[in-house]
Amino acid sequence: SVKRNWSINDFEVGRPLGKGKFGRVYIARETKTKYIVALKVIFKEQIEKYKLLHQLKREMTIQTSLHHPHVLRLYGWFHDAERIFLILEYAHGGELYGELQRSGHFSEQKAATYIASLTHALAYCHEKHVIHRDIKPENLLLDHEGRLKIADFGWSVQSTNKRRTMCGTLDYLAPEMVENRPHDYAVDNWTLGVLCYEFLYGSPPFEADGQADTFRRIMKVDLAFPSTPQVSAEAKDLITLLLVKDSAKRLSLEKILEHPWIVLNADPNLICPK
Ligand SMILES: COc1ccc(/C=N/Nc2[nH]nc(C)c2C(=O)Nc2cccc(NC(C)=O)c2)cc1
Repeated sequence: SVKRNWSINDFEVGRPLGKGKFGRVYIARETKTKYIVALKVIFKEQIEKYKLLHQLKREMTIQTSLHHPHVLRLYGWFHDAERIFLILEYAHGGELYGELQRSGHFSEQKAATYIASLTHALAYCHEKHVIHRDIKPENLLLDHEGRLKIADFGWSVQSTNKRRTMCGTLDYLAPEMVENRPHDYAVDNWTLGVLCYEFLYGSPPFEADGQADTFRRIMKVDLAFPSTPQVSAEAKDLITLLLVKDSAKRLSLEKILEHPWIVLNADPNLICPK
């Protein structure tokens, strides 16, 4: 049975996993069940200062209601005078971003497995009328089996090691988002194309020095495939079918799962061993 009134005394708090603008994430163990969780601490004064309480509540309501193997669980939350504590699923592998940085780029099998996992997770989110889960490598975690978890909670947590400035990167935003036009579910299909490109080449397709240049490249869909690393024609075909300016013409989530590149390369159990 899901307990309602948690408090800090229910947990033995361990090492910090990372820290961010709004607080830190710690590994923790629930004392009775010895269950390992990630405890995200958000300082109320930070929330008040940036007037983000409404967004935090919305994100928490959404995250609590999502139960899917590729969406990180929010088990519950509690607060004290100055902090809000989120009890989150612990993913042992940490950020996918770290793995992408270390390896440079993923194999087609690994990339296809991650894209298939994300597609299943997004199809589930869309069924629950949840869109734009702000998926970028920083918001993707891996569990102990190498299973991908969308951990975007809106509060991107900066880990201790060096990071690109995440706040403000336009790299993952669809044209309609960048132009602040009404966006629909199809923004997530665009982002899948951006991520697929980044998994295979190691950097996002519209990367540029300044935000203005990234903006221009996105609006033009200025997509080019480098000659190295070697990437299959099927992979490029899927990316091209997703990075389409007209949101109505982007490949649907169902069609992504039937695409030859996914069928040929994704692990049937959606697990990527180390
Ligand atoms: C620094 O090396 C690390 C290796 C693995 C982890 C695992 N984190 N696992 C998590 N499970 N549920 C949540 C929420 C998290 C989490 O927020 N992790 C996190 C937070 C901030 C930075 C990082 N950094 C990395 C490298 O994973 C991970 C965290 C840090």
